[in-house]
Amino acid sequence: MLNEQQVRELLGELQDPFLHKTLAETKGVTNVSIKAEKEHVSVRIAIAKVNTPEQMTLQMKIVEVLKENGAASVGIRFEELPAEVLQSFRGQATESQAQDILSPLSSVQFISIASGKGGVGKSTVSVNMAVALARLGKKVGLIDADIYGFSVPDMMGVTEMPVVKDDRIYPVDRLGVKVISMGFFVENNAPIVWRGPMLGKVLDQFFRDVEWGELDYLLLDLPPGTGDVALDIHQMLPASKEIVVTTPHPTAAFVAARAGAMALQTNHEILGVIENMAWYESKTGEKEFVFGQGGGPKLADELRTKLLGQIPLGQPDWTEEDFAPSIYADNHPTGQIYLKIAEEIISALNK
Ligand SMILES: Nc1ncnc2c1ncn2[C@@H]1O[C@H](COP(=O)(O)OP(=O)(O)OP(=O)(O)O)[C@@H](O)[C@H]1O
Repeated sequence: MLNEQQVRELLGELQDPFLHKTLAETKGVTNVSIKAEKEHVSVRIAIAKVNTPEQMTLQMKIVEVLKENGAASVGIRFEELPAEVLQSFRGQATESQAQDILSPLSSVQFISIASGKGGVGKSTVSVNMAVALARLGKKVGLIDADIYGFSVPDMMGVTEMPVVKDDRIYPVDRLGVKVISMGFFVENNAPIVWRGPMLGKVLDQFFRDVEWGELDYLLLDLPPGTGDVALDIHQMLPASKEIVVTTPHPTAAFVAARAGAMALQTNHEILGVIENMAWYESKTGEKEFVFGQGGGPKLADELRTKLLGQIPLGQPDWTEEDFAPSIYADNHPTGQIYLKIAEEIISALNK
């Protein structure tokens, strides 16, 4: 019967399917236990990405190798390699691995923006956050996945369409942000009855077929709500950090808490809460709390996260030459709030 050393040597020669390094090199065989009397070997294996077809293939190989060498039965548990180990392999990634945003070797950070219900300003926050991160020198992409209203192109004043060439989609560059919207691919703003799996497929295509180039952050403006579509999307998204947007009314925050709970259930870490439409500032500088007060801090508390910022009611000033109806200039007080939030995000994510 095999002993632990032999099991480690045999499995050490197999490759991590994503890193293309042997499990010996990645220290991916994290545990071996043997029940000699039953000729049973159980192993714990750490790889770059779990629950994938590649994991299934590796699983079959492990069983085959161990059975060929005398095990009667094999038990396998997979886990993800620790983030710092993955990080250490990132520097050795080939260009194509680094540019494949779904590869565990990609250093793109996904940030999804969610809300409990529609109309709270999730898209407005998404476009301004994307522009603020770009203003701070980051390479930013934005996917408008809000199927109930593809508002991102209009909000940013996008007038071009993405170019499709040789089956690759080239996103539109606007205010330093690479933008892709479902709206680009829908004729005449026609309403579509989207279902989660179908939307999932389109999103997957955006991840794989769009030439994003080098990115630091990819922001996703998610569909609002906590229904089936939102759940499906959460399940198919790569691990992301999530920002939950709410209005200040405590009832709105209660609904938004459900969106936060959904993020956590589907393994997306919550980065923080943004309270939008927090107050109206009169000409004399007085704040009127038109939509109530306290929702943002309450929600942050409930989700055990931070209140990243509060955005007042208002409209950006835009000119005909640079028409981006929902984007605040960087020297506008609200533009400054977005820059502060962006700085906080950069320091929280350490990149
Ligand atoms: N701070 C604000 N002050 C004034 N108007 C705002 C503010 N934030 C958003 N709005 C306006 O509220 C409306 C809804 O905003 P937005 O489309 O961003 O919400 P949403 O949550 O993305 O909605 P949905 O998901 O239903 O598309 C828009 O007309 C937008 O211009």
